[in-house]
Amino acid sequence: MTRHSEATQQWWERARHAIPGGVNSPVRAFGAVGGTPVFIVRGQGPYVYDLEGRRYIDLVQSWGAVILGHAHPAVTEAVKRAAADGTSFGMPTTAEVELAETIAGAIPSVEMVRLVNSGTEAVMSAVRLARAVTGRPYVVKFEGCYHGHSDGMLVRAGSGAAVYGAPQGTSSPASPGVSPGAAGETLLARYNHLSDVEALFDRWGDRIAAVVVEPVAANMGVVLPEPGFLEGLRELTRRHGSLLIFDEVITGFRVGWSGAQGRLGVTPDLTCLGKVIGGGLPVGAYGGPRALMEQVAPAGPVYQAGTLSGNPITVAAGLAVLRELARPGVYERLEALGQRLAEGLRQSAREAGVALSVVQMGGLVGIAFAEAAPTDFDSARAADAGRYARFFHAMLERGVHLAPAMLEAVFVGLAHDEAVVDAVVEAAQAALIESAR
Ligand SMILES: Cc1ncc(COP(=O)(O)O)c(C=O)c1O
Ligand SMILES: NCC(=O)CCC(=O)O
Repeated sequence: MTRHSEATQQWWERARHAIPGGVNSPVRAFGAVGGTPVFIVRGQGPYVYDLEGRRYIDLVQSWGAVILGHAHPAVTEAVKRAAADGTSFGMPTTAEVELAETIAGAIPSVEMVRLVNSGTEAVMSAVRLARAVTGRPYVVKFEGCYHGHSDGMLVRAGSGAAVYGAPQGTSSPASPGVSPGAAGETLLARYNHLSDVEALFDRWGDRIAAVVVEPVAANMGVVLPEPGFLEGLRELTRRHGSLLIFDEVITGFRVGWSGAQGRLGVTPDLTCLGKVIGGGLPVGAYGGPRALMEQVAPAGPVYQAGTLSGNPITVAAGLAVLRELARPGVYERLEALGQRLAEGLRQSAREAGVALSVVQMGGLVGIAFAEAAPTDFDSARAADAGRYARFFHAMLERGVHLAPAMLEAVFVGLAHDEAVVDAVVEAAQAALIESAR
């Protein structure tokens, strides 16, 4: 395990004294892999640098938020300019309109967009809208999907909730403090098991407001939707008068310019976004057809608000990112880099004689120490967590920073050029052999 300097140890002690668990989001702790996190002082392109001057190739990318890499000049410039003109007004700005128009132009199912401050808010608000327009209470959610930490979504949730949350029974929430009422209105199904959803609709069809799903699941490692799964959800929701909500907080502008929905050809009613569209500043968004979105206040009665929503610095950064992503060939390049990493990791695992499943879509890569690619939460959790922990540390020692838990995605971005991807693969060759011991 990486040994830290005195300075890092001291900061970690101070962190744990001042902040619960030392971190401002549980996934940053090393609880699942052991050891203590490094403190980051700066990032540049594909790299982050820690307090001790060590450089790491960053495959966390602020959990998928910084697709252009760190401190991209276009983003830095946009942020500086915006900040110089004032940090927040609580009054309309033209840039907000441009960002909304850009998002609507990219994602065909989205005609109108409301900006919020996090993915959590985006999903929470979309669910409220779905309940409002259908007049129904229940929401179907999939085990192992993570949709932020709003009460109703913290049931059988993936990501950090699966590591640091309370043990989650069939419908018991991932956290004390979630009201039984909120948890009880969330109906659970297994990812890729359409028959679970059919059974829920058979029983509760006229009470289900919405089905919310990550169209490519990326909070239980990465689990691809099997052919027919998303199409089946579309058909069932339509038949029963429920809304289909795609949570594209991770996949949006990452697996393609039109998100997973554009790439996979399934059109939801509402779409949630976050991460990439804020360029690394706090952001979320939800959008859909005009008829639905005009139910949101002040156009309609469904209340949702935010002091800092559409923040000018966030919006400037988001626009700068989307301008870069709109350039011709960008997603082809991201796909090629993702494929190069995935293929390199597969090859390294074969050579090391290690059972490693690797899946990839655009700049989203998933690894699991398992014979076959996981298809749902149970198979994702059955992967070898001990081996992941050893691999994680072996990679960290070689200067590659993965997410400190196996139920997370590997993020590759446009700053990870061929040489950087090859350096990751080279580190993995040695780390896979070492972690197999
Ligand atoms: C798919 C998905 N939805 C929602 C969220 C919540 O977003 P945020 O952390 O910005 O609240 C996340 C990640 O955190 C996510 O991965
Ligand atoms: N895949 C997990 C996340 O994106 C969550 C990040 C966080 O909660 O800090």
